[in-house]
Amino acid sequence: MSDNTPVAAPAPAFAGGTILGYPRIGRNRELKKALESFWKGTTTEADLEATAKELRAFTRGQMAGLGLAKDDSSIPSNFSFYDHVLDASVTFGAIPTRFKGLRAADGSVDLAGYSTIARGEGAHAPLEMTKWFDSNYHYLVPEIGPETVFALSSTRWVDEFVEAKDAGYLTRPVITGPLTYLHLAKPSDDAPHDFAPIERLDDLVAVYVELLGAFKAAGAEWVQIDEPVLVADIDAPHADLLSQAEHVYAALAAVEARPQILLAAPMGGLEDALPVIAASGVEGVALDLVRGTLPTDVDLAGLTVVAGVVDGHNIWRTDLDKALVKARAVAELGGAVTVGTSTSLFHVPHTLKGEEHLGAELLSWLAFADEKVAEVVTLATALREGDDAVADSLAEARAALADRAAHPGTNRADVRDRLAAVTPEDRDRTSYAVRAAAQEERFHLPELATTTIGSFPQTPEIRKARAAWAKGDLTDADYEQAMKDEIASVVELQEDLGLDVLVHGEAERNDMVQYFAELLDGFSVTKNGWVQSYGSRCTRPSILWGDVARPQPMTVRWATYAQSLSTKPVKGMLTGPVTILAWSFVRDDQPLAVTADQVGLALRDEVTDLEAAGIGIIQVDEPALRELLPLRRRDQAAYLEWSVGSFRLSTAGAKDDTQVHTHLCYSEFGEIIDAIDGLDADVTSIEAARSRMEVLPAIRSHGYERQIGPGVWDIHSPRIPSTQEMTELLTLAKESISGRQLWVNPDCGLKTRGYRETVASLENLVAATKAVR
Ligand SMILES: Nc1nc2c(c(=O)[nH]1)N[C@@H](CNc1ccc(C(=O)N[C@@H](CCC(=O)N[C@@H](CCC(=O)N[C@@H](CCC(=O)O)C(=O)O)C(=O)O)C(=O)O)cc1)CN2
Ligand code: MET
Ligand SMILES: [Zn+2]
Repeated sequence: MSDNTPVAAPAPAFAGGTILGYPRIGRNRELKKALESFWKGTTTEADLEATAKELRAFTRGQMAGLGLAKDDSSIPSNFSFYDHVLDASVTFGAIPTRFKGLRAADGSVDLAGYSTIARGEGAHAPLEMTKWFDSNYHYLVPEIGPETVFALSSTRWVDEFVEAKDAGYLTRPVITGPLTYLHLAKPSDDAPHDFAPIERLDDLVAVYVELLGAFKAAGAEWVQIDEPVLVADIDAPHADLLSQAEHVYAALAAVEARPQILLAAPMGGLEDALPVIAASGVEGVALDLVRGTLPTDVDLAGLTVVAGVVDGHNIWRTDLDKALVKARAVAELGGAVTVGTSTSLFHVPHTLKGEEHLGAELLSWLAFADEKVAEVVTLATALREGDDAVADSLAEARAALADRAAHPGTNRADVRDRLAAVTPEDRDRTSYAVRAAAQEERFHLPELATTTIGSFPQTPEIRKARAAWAKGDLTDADYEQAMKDEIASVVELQEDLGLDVLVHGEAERNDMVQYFAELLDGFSVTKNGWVQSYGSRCTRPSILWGDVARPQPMTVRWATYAQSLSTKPVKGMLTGPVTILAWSFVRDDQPLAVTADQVGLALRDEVTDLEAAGIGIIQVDEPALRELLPLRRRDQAAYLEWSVGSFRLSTAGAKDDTQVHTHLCYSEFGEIIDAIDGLDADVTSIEAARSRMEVLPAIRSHGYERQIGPGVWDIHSPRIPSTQEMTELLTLAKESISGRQLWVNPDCGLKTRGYRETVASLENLVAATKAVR
């Protein structure tokens, strides 16, 4: 039987299997804690370095312990203190001129300077932060102009390789590729308006050439260059991207003294870029065969091909049989095939160990990073030695998959029947003009109404109380009281500040998705399943494994308590269906559209209950609407159709005089402006401060008629924006949007901020509003 016999091709590199990257934050969030104490000043730079070093040592030991080979470059070396794209900027010396003072004579920056570039401080506005492709990870956007001087400016990547080598591990350094780096960059402030960062490709490639030489000199045999941009349709013409790829990889392949190159293309299929890469002279290619379809009609002879059949971006146990079929099909294309993950594993938590509370059944359906490494090793063994060599593992995986498919919670008649009865009218409200009049009559809000996005600071006291409650050290009643006290103080603060529309502050929410997941049927949550979202900030994505239903109201008692304390309107606060999906690990056994509508119906009931309890303004956050936009243009229309539809299903039950708000973070929504329009929310708040309102002219030219609140305070930075700064932003906003349509608010919720910055910044925000009114 040909499909059960070992592949008789030349042996691939990483024959025992490999992964494209491992989580960086630490099993117990060691890196998060070390960074935050360094920023607070309670530990030193040396302490931070020492923790990072220990973490790297533990990580490579862990990967070897799980079966990856120590001596053949199978173990990736992919540590980062904050973000891998920032690391590339720092390594290439591509630091905007405003940070010049932070650099030493040799161009390097220390960890304090690195942190300032990432987070901002004083007069230094940080780099902009945005989503890494369609994931909940954020990278720091490089700012590149004609003036950027590319020069190898950090030895960290090489030093980390040497550190591992000295410890007995021949690792494979992982770096972001030049195409991805430049296409993700934005033009610097100093650049002429028609400049595009990709124009600097040859200058940047010169530094990659030098870097390859440095890796070679240090003894590296392989380096992994990540080019996810090759699986996405980007603004630049596709033909240009292909010719850039051809050009760059020919240039890198031509370098004489260099490690072998594994070009990795996570997050989707390479499609017509694959022949270009295959012919470029690189030695290896890593394919995402979870998202991407199997390539055909391409000659991969002479290449090591890492068949990415273990999903690096989701947590379901791999269907090993299907994975082997895919890997063997790729082998037909002539390359030397080994097995890997589809993406880096930094999208998933470290380990299922410690998650026994999930129950043996659910646990048996799952694989986190460590379990995925083991799956990769099993699959690679099957490829080398035949299926019999891993028969037990294959049988175990089959049994778990069958159990999952048969579980009653994945197919509930009540949920399915209700969804089947949904009609198109269930997704429609009356016209905006009618609603706007009813709402004006009800609320009489001033022009440039001020509000916040929902959360107030999650203080250590709040988190301690919740941790104590979870442990059983605080009773339900005491916890309830502690949260009510917090809500009362947040309401009072907003009254004092003079804000027009108040919020309850979300103190009771550990996270805006996890909170709902804990209250809805069909979800489970982890105790320690942390995943890095940006820098030191982590989330525990919930596991959406079954059909979704709402056993009881989720937010009503907190919202009505807050409303009872003020005569001003208090916004009810919900998280929308798309965002609940995007920030959870979602079942992969039915279309996302179906799952989204199930969540939409649960939220629709919550909206009805909030209204009945007297809440007149309800915000349904959809910050992840842009995030899930498919990377290939051909898939985008269908996505926007179902995502917008599920939001409308959740909100369209609202009465005319109920004001529906939504909130979206991140600024590149020029491209989804039709969808934002389609949400049909009465008021939409968006992130706009870091990008200085750059999205507003597009909104204006679109003829957007509803109300909009472009953020005037970048809450991702600890900086306090001045009244003058916010006045300028508001004045800029008024050039595009009429005062009647304009709201004043921060970019996003305040949960990551402290009270000192919050109070000072909101005072300035109110002062700026008065100045502009
Ligand atoms: N899921 C999600 N994705 C998102 C966002 C978001 O809000 N949620 N916002 C955007 C930006 N990303 C963000 C991601 C995380 C955080 C964030 O604040 N994370 C917190 C954790 C939030 C949380 O889960 N808190 C829990 C647990 C907190 C905790 O660490 N507790 C201690 C114990 C408490 C103590 O004694 O201090 C522990 O477990 O060790 C709670 O409050 O209950 C952090 O990293 O610090 C913010 C923004 C985009 N993506
Ligand atoms: C990431 S969007 C956050 C919205 C949420 N209502 C908050 O204020 O935190
Ligand atoms: Zn937000």
